[in-house]
Amino acid sequence: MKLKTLIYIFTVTLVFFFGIFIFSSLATARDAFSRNQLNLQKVNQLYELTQTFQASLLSHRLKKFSLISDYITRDRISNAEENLRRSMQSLISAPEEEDNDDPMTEKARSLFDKTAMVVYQLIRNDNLEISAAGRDIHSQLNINSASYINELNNLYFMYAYDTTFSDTHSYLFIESIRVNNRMDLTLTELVDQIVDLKRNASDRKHTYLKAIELIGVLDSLRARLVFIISTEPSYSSVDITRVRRLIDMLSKEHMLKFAAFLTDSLDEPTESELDNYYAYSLQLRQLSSEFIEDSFAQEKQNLKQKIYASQAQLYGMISLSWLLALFIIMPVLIFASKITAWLTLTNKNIIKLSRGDLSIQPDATMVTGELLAISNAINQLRLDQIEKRQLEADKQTLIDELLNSSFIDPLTNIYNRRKFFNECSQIPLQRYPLVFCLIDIDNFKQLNDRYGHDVGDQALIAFSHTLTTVLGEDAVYCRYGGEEFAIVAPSASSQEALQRIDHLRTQTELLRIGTSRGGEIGFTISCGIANIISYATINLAIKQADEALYFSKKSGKNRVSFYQNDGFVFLQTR
Ligand SMILES: Nc1nc2c(ncn2[C@@H]2O[C@H](COP(=O)(O)OP(=O)(O)OP(=O)(O)O)[C@@H](O)[C@H]2O)c(=O)[nH]1
Repeated sequence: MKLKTLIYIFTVTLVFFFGIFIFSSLATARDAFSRNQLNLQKVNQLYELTQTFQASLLSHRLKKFSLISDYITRDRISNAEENLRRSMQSLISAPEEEDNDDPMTEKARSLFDKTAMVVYQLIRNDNLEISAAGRDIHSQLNINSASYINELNNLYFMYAYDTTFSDTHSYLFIESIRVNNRMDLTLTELVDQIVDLKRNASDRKHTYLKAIELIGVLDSLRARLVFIISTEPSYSSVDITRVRRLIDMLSKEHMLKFAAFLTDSLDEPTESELDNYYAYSLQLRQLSSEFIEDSFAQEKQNLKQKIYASQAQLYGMISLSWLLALFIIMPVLIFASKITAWLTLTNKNIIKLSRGDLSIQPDATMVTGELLAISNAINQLRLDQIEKRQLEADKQTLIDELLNSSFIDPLTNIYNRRKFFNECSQIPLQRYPLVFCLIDIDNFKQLNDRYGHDVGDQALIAFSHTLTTVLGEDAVYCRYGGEEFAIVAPSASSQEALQRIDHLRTQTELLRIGTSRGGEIGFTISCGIANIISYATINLAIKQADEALYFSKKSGKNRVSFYQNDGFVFLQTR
């Protein structure tokens, strides 16, 4: 197995397990987050219920105590009742904001509704008792109030002690609730007993003993508070000062003073003694409430910290999920963009190749073997096309060379006879009449024999060069065969034609050819000219020019003759 494959397998496995880790951590963080939020909601609800419970008993105590003391004014009762209604209102409306399908919320709602109903009944009963009409049936009402308080306590107890509601609360918070619950109930009962002591002279001893028992309950609460603060290290020093004050208020001295007050109450206690007692009970209740406030604040803070922590973990895991997703998606995107770039480039290259444009860009982006093979095949096609073009160019050059050699005389490099006739046939009729001239080098066999064929060849080359130099663009000429040459050229008159060709003859006379022996030789030419009126009559012109040439040879060579119907013409100057 290749190293690359092993790295791929390792990376995919790593990403897979990392994904599982993130997924499970995300689920845990989400659970912790929602659980802590639910806990905060439960704590808030329990706090609301506690407020209602406290406010109900306070209102009851005030009304009850107002029966024996003027210390409790009508305004204080109204304020307490108003406070109770407010806390009850928030208690009833609180669960409505939550999800109705939650069974816990449903249970809490029904419990809160029942609590509200009992509280309303208690208020009504207490109000009747303090009214003028109620005083006549106070004993019966008293029983009803006690039963409502009992029911209210049961409901509160159910909520505070039911694990569905309270298992998430911290030890400190739930204990503060329980101590406060005990404290409120005991103080309420004590108020009831004191009022009874004052108002029901027939059963005072029995009432007194009940009250003494209740003082014992207060004494046990002190021991309980001492235990709570000594076993709860998270309780801050500021809070401890407040709890210590509560513990002081529940000290043995206070309890003894309280017991002495009750003994005094057997013999008609004074109004101020009653008021002192009531002020003491209010102080106890105030400190107990503060204890709850502190533990509630601490509980809330702890839960909020937990919510922040789980939220941070949740966001952290979400960020990691995004990172993982990017880690997976990015290579796919890069690969896809490479494929797109490859497809675009390949498409362009194929279109270019199909149009015969070989300037295609070689592809350097490819990543997979299959696509690389396609790129290579396209590149090979390009190379084949380049080679094919080169071969075609070579072939054309060869054709051109062959074509050239078919109408150029290889020795003298001027037109051959075939090309000469071909060119003549292209001359337009309006350029006629022209002259046709045949030239033959004199004694050429002798020159060959004496100096060799090479020298003869040099003579032919030199003469061809002179032909090209002397004749203008308007003349067509060629090597007619062997040592013979032919010219077709314009001429105003036979005289002018004679002069022009004679000039060629004189220039030839001046030519010098080097021999193998080290010397130089010259040679001459004989020429015959005839008129030509059109290409159709060229054979006649050839025949007549040949006759004129023959005449020149016969007349002594190195001369120019013009064919005339009435005889051959020589150059006048000669
Ligand atoms: N060196 C060389 N000689 C050639 C070539 N073509 C023809 N000849 C020679 O040219 C000579 C022509 O000789 P003749 O036709 O007898 O005429 P002449 O010797 O020129 O005599 P006159 O025409 O009467 O002046 C022959 O000996 C040919 O071999 C060639 O390409 N090179």
